[in-house]
Amino acid sequence: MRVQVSRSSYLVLVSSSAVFVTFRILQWRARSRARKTVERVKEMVEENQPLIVYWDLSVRERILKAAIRRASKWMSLNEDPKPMVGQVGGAAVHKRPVLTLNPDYVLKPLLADHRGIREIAFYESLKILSNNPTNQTYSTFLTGKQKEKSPLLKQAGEVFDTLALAFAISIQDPVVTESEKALKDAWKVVKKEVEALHRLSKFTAPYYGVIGQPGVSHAPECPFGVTDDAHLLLQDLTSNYSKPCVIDLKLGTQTFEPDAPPEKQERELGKYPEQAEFGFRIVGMRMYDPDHPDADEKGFRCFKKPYGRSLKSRDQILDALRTFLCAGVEKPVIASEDKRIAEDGVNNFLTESVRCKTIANLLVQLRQLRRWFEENKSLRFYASSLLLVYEGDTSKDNGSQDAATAKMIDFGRVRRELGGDQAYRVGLRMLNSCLGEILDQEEERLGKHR
Ligand SMILES: Nc1ncnc2c1ncn2[C@@H]1O[C@H](COP(=O)(O)OP(=O)(O)OP(=O)(O)O)[C@@H](O)[C@H]1O
Ligand SMILES: O=P(O)(O)O[C@@H]1[C@H](O)[C@H](O)[C@@H](OP(=O)(O)O)[C@H](OP(=O)(O)O)[C@H]1O
Repeated sequence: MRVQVSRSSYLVLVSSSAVFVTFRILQWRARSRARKTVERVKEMVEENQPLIVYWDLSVRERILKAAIRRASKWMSLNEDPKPMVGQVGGAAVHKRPVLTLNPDYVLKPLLADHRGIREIAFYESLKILSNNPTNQTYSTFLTGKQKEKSPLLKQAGEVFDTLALAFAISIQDPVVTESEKALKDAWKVVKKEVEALHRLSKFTAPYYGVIGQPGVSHAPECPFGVTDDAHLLLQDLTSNYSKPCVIDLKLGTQTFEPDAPPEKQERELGKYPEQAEFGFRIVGMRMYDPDHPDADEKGFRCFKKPYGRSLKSRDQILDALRTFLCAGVEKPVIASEDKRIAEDGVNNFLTESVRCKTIANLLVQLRQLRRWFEENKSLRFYASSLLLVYEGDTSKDNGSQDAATAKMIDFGRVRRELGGDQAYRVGLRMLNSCLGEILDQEEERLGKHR
């Protein structure tokens, strides 16, 4: 009898120990799985990091291959691209110019360093999300993994982990419950970025992939797989214009990344210290002004980098923008076959009214871009440019003479920063106030003509 009791208590002891140990194992497994999952999602959109982990070979190869495939699907270089005639900014115009290709493409030379692969990744992310703006698409883009990634349970592919998590959730294990909540929050951050990138396409040039290099390079001089022959294939933002007037503005109060080496920081700060106050600098501009003594044989005036860096006050910037818009310039009325123009100075009147609409058009687009930047809470654009284009040919009378475009270009240094890009916003505000002021002055002058 005594033996029987002790055997049954022994059995009870053993089975309860087994239950306890199983419970502990399941709990441990569920907790560690839950924590890892949260970490993985958070890592995908980690602050103070570039958009992709380009130092991961598999990530950059996947993205570069996708970009090459994208361009090669429908484009082969049957004709020779030509150096762009109206390029206003860019690293080394004389060495590696931006090229153009019929009917309306530009080929932007990519850098073989991290900036090349980062710019490709940026455009790829916009493209991929423009078709399918979901967390799943973005997560596959960033990590290469295809699994469904929503609640914890769905993420646990293996039977044991699923069991462990189901068990932990059913007993409301505090650590797993907390992780479940953290995971939801992490996915919300991803969702915000997805939405921001999705909406940003509207403010960038259409992108068609990478052209010029047949595949990923493994040569030592191409540490990120991108060669010197690689070019981004983009839509030429000037192609719809008969006399495109273009200004390249480098936006933001700082043009180097926080982890830039001290020499780079010094070089950038020295280029244009006023950038910190104004939030942009004029990199270059080119406008159609055929009557001007400095106009080239095509009727354009061009201003290069030193000009932008010489502008030390708001008034000087205002003047530069006026010059760009050929605004506020009292031109002599040139005798013309057109009586309307020759007799009473209506030529000026026409030009000014056209410019007012152009400026108003630009202001509308800038307002939309400003709204995007107000909502953006995670992306920062170092050393990126805003390209403004308007029609310099005022002879047309079909509305196209008022056309204007404002698009962002140059994305080799996009990264995540908490709070978004306040520095870009400083530049947009300044630009907005300058253009607003020029418009007011022009309208006032126009009123006097009436
Ligand atoms: N999509 C486009 N459509 C028309 N022109 C473009 C386009 N992209 C670039 N350009 C022209 O090329 C110039 C240089 O472009 P971008 O700023 O991208 O080059 P970059 O070499 O990366 O410049 P940075 O030296 O500032 O890094 C612009 O100022 C503009 O004149
Ligand atoms: O914008 P990023 O990505 O920093 O790249 C820089 C950009 O191409 C600048 O146009 C160029 O300076 P300049 O226009 O003054 O020639 C600079 O050269 P630098 O770093 O050697 O000054 C580049 O590194």
